[in-house]
Amino acid sequence: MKSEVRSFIASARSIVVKIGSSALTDLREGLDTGRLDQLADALEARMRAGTDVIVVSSGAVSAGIAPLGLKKRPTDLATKQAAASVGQLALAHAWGTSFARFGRTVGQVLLTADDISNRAHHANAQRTLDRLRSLHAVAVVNENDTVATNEIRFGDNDRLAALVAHLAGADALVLLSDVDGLYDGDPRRVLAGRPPAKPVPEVAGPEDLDGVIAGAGGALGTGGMASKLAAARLAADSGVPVLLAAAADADRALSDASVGTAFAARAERLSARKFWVRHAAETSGRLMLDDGAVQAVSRRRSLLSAGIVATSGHYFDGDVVELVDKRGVIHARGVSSYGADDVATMLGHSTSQLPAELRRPVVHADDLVLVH
Ligand SMILES: Nc1ncnc2c1ncn2[C@@H]1O[C@H](COP(=O)(O)OP(=O)(O)O)[C@@H](O)[C@H]1O
Ligand SMILES: N[C@@H](CCC(=O)OP(=O)(O)O)C(=O)O
Repeated sequence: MKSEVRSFIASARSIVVKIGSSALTDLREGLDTGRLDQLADALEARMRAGTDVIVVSSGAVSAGIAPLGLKKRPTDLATKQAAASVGQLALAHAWGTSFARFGRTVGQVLLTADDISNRAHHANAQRTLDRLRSLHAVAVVNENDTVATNEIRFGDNDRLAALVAHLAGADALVLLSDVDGLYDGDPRRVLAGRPPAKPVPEVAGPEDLDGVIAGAGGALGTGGMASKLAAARLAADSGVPVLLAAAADADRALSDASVGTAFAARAERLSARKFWVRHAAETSGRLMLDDGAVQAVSRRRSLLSAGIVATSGHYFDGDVVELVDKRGVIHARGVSSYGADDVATMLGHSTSQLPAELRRPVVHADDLVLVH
């Protein structure tokens, strides 16, 4: 019998599907358009069944390797960016050509980490994805590799896909790779004296990951299984179930979700705003709380100025700050209702001692998420 999580993913109204470089490209041949067509077939079938689909497609860097006459995936930033600029063009063109077989239009959406962490950019990206969907076009998302430097990268497209799933309010995330699911060790590396790696069909919680060794990826992938696991947990811990499967099994993964590893959602879904506060926003300041305020915040109460003993950093109203105890341990993140200059004048004051314009909670309970 199919598990609840697989049934949920199979019938989800909106999904994000991430496809890894290793599934789309070959070191010598470049882009594998046959595989890409097979994926577009499965994606189109799911869309025709009534599901909204956003594609996160890796492969720009690896699709640029062969045309530039390089022998292996570059490691230095400049060559990676040059390869991505060549490869992204080929990648977008290939997706466009493939979906054109069904009369389906493709929109390319290239994002930087700042587009997710900055509230205004975040809203712009959200609006574009939304409108593409309402126009029945399929968004093909990738990191904007030519401008992303090491310091400001998402890190890998598995994480980008988990963030996009939340940004777009998707019900489920599907990660398609060259491996047919999670194993308790890298199935490609058979170690002497150790039994072959065993598949892990379902992950209900962290206990199912005990003893699992998530290793590096292949010659074309970036983050390997470790980044897939981190992204799956990021999504599942904030309410979005995940299916990790082989791109070669895309038709089954996208029709009945009967293949690969399914990760159950472990919590109520965080609102898009709380998800942003918790995972996406950059913090620009810190508020140090007394013990009573730490307790109140832990019980998800609004933070009042009376419980704040110090403020640091330069932040404005609407920016995200960390809430720390006197030892500097972070307990929560939240949106500050005031800028740093105002908060500095409010420290330790009870609401009744403050002028009327400073009497709102410094962080409202609705804008506060606990950090475990
Ligand atoms: N525990 C594991 N289970 C499954 N695959 C693993 C594991 N540890 C490492 N891997 C490797 O991770 C690879 C997938 O990662 P990667 O090459 O980055 O893919 P992609 O390009 O799809 O992002 C697989 O080919 C596999 O060899
Ligand atoms: N943005 C990069 C992909 C980075 C990445 O995470 O790749 P992968 O591990 O194959 O999903 C590219 O298009 O080459």
